[in-house]
Amino acid sequence: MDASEDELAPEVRSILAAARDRSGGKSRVSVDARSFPDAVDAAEADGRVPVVAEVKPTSPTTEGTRGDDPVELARKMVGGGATALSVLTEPDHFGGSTENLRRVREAVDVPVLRKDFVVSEAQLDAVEADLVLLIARFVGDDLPDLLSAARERGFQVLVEVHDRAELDRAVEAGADIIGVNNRDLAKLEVDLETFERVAPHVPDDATLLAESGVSSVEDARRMRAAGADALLVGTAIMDGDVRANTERFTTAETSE
Ligand SMILES: O=C(O)c1ccccc1NCC(=O)[C@H](O)[C@H](O)COP(=O)(O)O
Repeated sequence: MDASEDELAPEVRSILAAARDRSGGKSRVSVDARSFPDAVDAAEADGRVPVVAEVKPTSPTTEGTRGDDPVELARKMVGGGATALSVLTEPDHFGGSTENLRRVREAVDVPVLRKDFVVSEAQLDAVEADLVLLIARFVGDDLPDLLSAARERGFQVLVEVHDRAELDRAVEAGADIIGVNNRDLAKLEVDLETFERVAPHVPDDATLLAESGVSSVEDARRMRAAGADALLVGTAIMDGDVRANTERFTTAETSE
């Protein structure tokens, strides 16, 4: 572990250690991806707030596990107007699986993000998805190579950052779909000001997501006012009536 990893919350160090131990896929995948930027544009044209709704059975900051069939949850999210879905595939801390993602992607026609902590090229081959996540802090100097390796397989890549320095690395590596995560990796606290600080520096032609901590219609409007093209929402959608919760966010700019 390098010195900067000492600053990570114990849960995050545990996630990272498990990620480094995880094997990859057996053979190289080749994906025919559904376009995420096109889906965002279509939602905007339709008057919906573009929302990436997350199938998130549990997490280090959530109590208990939601054991519903992920395909049922996914259908409810799409029914509520979700532009895309995010499916956790991390098994040890988030209750996810590659099988959940495979089944969800087969059942819906919106783009599906693989939400995991990929740290090696072989791990890209674990399952097909329309987008994969690369977390700038976790992949470090490997970001340009992993970005290329993912694109060679047909994936679109969401590069996640937490601050300006990580954003600069993402842009330099050629990222065109960028997420600013409001949850800091040291204390796991969420602060929507994180997005507000970083968003003005994101190039205009990138598709920009606000991730984590969007828990109300007011939060959604705030992130959109700060420049978010799309919102990634997990906990606030998973907690209760999934379809109604999704609809609350997708209609955030047209409801009272
Ligand atoms: O969600 C967690 O508890 C968590 C803890 C440690 C590292 C990452 C974590 N979450 C990953 C995510 O990015 C979120 O699942 C996603 O942005 C949705 O966040 P939210 O809407 O706040 O559930």
